[in-house]
Amino acid sequence: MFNYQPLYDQLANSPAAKWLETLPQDVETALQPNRNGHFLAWKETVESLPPLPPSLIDLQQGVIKIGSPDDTDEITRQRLEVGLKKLCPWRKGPIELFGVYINTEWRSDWKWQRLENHITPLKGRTVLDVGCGNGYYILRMLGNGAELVIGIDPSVLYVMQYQAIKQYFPTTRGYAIPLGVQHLPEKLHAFDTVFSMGILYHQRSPRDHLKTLRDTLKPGGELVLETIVIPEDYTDVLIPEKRYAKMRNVWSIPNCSTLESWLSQCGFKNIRLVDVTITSTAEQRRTEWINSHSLENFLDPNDSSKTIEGYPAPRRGIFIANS
Ligand SMILES: Nc1ncnc2c1ncn2[C@@H]1O[C@H](C[S@+](CC[C@H]([NH3+])C(=O)[O-])CC(=O)[O-])[C@@H](O)[C@H]1O
Repeated sequence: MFNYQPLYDQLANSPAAKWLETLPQDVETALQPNRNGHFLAWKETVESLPPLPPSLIDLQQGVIKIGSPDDTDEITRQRLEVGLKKLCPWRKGPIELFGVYINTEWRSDWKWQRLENHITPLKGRTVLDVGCGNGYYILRMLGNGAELVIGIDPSVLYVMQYQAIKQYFPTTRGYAIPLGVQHLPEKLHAFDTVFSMGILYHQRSPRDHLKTLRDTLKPGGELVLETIVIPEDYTDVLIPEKRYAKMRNVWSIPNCSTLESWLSQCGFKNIRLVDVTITSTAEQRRTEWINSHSLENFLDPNDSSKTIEGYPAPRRGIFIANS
């Protein structure tokens, strides 16, 4: 199911060749079935999805569409839907496969809309997406013309979801790899654009994360950083006592000025804050494609401007900067 050989071949002749010293072994370790009790069930699910040739592939609109409803019959479509539902939760989308609309927890297209006019167009660029999830943005990046997109995410389920989509869309230009940011070799200096979206607040040392991103970019390359921020007048950096919006492992949430200083201290130049948007319960919500609570349950039921712990409710900033 996972065939990373074409990627390894491409990397061998690229500035990222050094990554090959560790990458294949790290991937093999991450994909050992006994590392996750669900691994074999997920793998079997992906492999038993009905084989269908898509008559259309649209990676440029908000809803990613692969295959049309006319490419299959009703029974096969139901089989596809049942199989895809076994891979819940589907968090990032929306994605439509042969008429099966995966109504994901997030309207990820809204975030893309907020950033796409601010980034350097991806045509011909080599891109890294740190924390790629199920690869919704990998596909949007390919739709934007990227030459090669490598997504990394330690969640094997999310990487499997990408494989489920990719088996209807064989491409040698987009990969999701089951590894975390900590698996990147030092000072790779190999990517034209690096995205880090929804990751920074999970990092124990946010500045080390920013330095890693800088050192992964080619000199002059572009960082697209999206993360939760707090209002300027709240404090410089919120260190949640226990949880933030019920999330564990949220170490720190800066305000925008603090984050801008961190970027500058870490060697980024030309730093621009291009958007700040409060996350609404229309953008992140429970659907039949996730099996858990969503934003509505993480906010104070009497005051949606606060999290259930009493902190400012999530708002997200997007910074663009150059290495
Ligand atoms: N060490 C790590 N290294 C890389 N990824 C990690 C790590 N730990 C967790 N993740 C992954 O980071 C992702 C965070 S979600 C953002 C997804 C997308 N970027 C988005 O912008 O919607 C948060 C959000 O919903 O904003 C998850 O897929 C984790 O598995």
